Amino acid sequence: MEDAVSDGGVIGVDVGGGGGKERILVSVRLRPLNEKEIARNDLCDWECINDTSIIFRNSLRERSGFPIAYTFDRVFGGECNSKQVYEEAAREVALSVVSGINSTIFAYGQTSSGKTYTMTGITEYTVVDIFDYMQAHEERAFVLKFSAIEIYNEAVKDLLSNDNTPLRLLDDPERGTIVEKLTEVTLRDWSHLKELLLVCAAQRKIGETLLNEMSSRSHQIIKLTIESSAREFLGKGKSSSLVASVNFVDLAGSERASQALSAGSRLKEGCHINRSLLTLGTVIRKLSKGRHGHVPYRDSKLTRILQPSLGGNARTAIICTMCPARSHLEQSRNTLLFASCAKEVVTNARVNVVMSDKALVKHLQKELARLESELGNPGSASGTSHLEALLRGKDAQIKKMEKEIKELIRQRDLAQSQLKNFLRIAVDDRASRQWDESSQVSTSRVTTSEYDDVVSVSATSGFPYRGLNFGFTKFDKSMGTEDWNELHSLRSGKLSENDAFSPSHSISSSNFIRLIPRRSENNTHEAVDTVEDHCKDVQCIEIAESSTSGRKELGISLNERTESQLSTTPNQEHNATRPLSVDSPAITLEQQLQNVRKRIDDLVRPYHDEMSSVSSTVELSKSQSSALTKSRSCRTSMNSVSSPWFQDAGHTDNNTPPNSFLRNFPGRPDQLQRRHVALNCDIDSETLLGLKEMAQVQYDKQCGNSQIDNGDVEVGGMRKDAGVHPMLDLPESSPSRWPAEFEKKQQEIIELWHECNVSLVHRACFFLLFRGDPADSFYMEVELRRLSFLKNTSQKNLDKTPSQDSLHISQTSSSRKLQREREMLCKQMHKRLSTEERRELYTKWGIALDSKQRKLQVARRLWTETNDIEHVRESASLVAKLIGLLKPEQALREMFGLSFTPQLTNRRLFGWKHGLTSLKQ
Ligand SMILES: Nc1ncnc2c1ncn2[C@@H]1O[C@H](COP(=O)(O)OP(=O)(O)OP(=O)(O)O)[C@@H](O)[C@H]1O
Repeated sequence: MEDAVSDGGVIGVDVGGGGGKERILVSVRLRPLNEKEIARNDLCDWECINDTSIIFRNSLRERSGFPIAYTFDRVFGGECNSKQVYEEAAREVALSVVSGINSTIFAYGQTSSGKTYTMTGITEYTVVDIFDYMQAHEERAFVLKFSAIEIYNEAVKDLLSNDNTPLRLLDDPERGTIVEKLTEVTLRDWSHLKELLLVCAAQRKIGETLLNEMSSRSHQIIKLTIESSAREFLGKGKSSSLVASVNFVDLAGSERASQALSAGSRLKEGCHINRSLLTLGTVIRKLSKGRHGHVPYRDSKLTRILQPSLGGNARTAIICTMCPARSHLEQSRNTLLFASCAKEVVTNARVNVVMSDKALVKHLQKELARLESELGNPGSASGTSHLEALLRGKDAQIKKMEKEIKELIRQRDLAQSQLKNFLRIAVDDRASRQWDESSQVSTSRVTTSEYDDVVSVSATSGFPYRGLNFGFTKFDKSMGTEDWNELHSLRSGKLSENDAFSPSHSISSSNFIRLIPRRSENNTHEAVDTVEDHCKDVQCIEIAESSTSGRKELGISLNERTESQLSTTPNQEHNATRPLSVDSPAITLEQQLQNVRKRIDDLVRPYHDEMSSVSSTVELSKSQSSALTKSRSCRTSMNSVSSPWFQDAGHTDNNTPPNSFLRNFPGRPDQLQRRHVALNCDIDSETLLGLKEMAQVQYDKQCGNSQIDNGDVEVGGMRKDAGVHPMLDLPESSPSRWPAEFEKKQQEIIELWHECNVSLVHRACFFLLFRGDPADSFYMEVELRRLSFLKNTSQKNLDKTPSQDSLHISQTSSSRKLQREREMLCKQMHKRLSTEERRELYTKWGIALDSKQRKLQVARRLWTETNDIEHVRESASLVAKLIGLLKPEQALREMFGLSFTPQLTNRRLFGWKHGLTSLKQ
């Protein structure tokens, strides 16, 4: 039956009795091993056992936790050619277009799995069939139009135009998302098509990666639109025609930066590719669950353009391409996971009929009459009563929501008034102290007239802090008009040119900025205020007197929790910005940390004993350490590539894990703190920024808002490499999926350890401690993110200029450290293993008993085969034995985690808005 009129002159007509609802046709194509894979003896892990099933054949399968067999509409082994794939997996869907039904054929899969190879064949075979159909139906007149776009780094480009300007997407209320100013060419014949395909291939962004010499770096969508109408009615004003499009989508391949060894622009492309595929995965996953809630089509250009093909008015076939090699196991599983979800997605294709105005009017009149009769006839008014019930339900819902809104408003007002009262009390109290202290300073200033005025301001934002005006009123008494004007300009963030501003914007902690105006000698007053009267992120403004310059600084703490700590300390050192939150909950927290550290000390002491010789050369004195805590150079050094803390224990450089992890890390041994100056430093701005970005990404994801600003390319793009796969959305993981997730995460962590040159001792402790208990998920996630962050930071640093690079720890230095650790473990073998045990070890590890440096050979092999879980397990046990960690389960889990106790203080101090909260979840 005909459906409602949708597009002005175009109406959608339901296909058959089933209303055109059908599942996406999903097939899998396994390509043969390529030459490179054969050369490195890569094994083929997958086999198509019949036309619809593919199985995973591997000795590890019992432990994998993943399904072994997968079933799809069709599976194709390496021996199948593209023609066969076209005929069985795409033909029927693609040719719907000649009957007025939109269709889309996708190729999805990891890089180098054969998407372009497959789609090239399918596009050509489809067009051949379309031409055949046109020839066989001479009674109809056909118009065939061709257009092609690529989506490269989230910009849409016309592949038939030399103009590189990105095309805009427009939201047409009738036609949906359309690409503005897209070239559309009317196809003449087969050779014309070949010509156009060549133009597209030449224009498309291709780049070389380790996995594919001709890797497509963009998503390509070729669109053929076919309009047909009966010749006999042509020009008679009453014809109706069919119009539909078929899209051939060759997606860029998902890739792991580590596997594709991409860097620079390749890496940036990879990030964009992964990001849009992530959105595609999310859309498919949500649709597979039955269209509940928000489907984030608009989060990427790809999904926006393809919205009709993803659960809309189109028939869709997806061909998932796979590399059979063991080295691509992870990616292949992800592809199969995507394919499994896609199987569940239902589309609703309709025949698109374009009607002449006359026919359209007739159709509408008919439809109107039908509706009127339905409304007017009580007998057939089942629909009406249904509508009434629906209306009643909605009314009740509205009333309920109104009530809820009222209650929420009441609660908000109450909270606001409580906050106001609290602030007023705090400000009154503080202001009176400030007045006392400031008066003293002011008096001394007036009498001596030898100090420059110094004003400390915080350039952060927050809520208005009315109480500060109180302080001003006091100062007013001794201020002249000029002073007042100057103060006023300070308050509004403007500073007059006459203010010889010292360029020393000292940046302390995260957001604190102190601006120091030097005023003329004859000025006898002080002006103190904060810019914009904001207090949320203001941490401390101190009163200090520099012994060298004879300058006195005056400041006010606006931290509402810390007013009791306010004091005038005229002799305080100029640089020593003094955090005032001494009585914060951090004290009790610190005590808890001490206890935990003690336990960890006991556990790692044997290791420290061994390592002390290595590390003694680098031990820093406490004074150095504390000086660096405040110095800018220290903070700069903290921008260095991070390495895990256990590795830090034995090494010299200022390698620093993401600092917030360490700052919050409750179980860090004292020795480690002392040895590693960076651990004591305040969080550096770059790391903070990175963490904020990570937290923001996570927060956005949890809010269902995965739209990421283009500026966040690396972070957003790196999410995939940070272990969050499109199809594995962490917050939704269920206990039943945990074993599989655990294995996956464990494998990712093992790989990242390897890539980041993480300490073997750290790896061993972690591996032996977290063995798949559901409670481990938190630690696994933290470790995964931390490592991904390290890796990304290290990658970012590689892209930097040499001068910047010198501030960071190079890959070489971290691998040198690892080398030293191996040497240390080698020495331990002599002490900890008997001759017999050593002999057994050599035999087990395939080391000839008469070869030289056997112990070193073993040490060098430890943790090298990241894909072999047995090897990993043996490495972990051996390392644990060598460092005397006989009962790893006694190690504290907290050693590897974050302290996520809600800490309002932290949020305020570092200006985190909601990121931290989201990370806690
Ligand atoms: N089924 C197959 N049989 C033989 N060779 C194949 C097959 N599939 C792919 N290949 C070859 O593998 C290589 C990579 O294929 P292709 O470029 O199509 O991969 P891709 O998935 O499009 O990669 P990317 O995402 O990086 O663009 C090509 O040289 C191609 O000829």
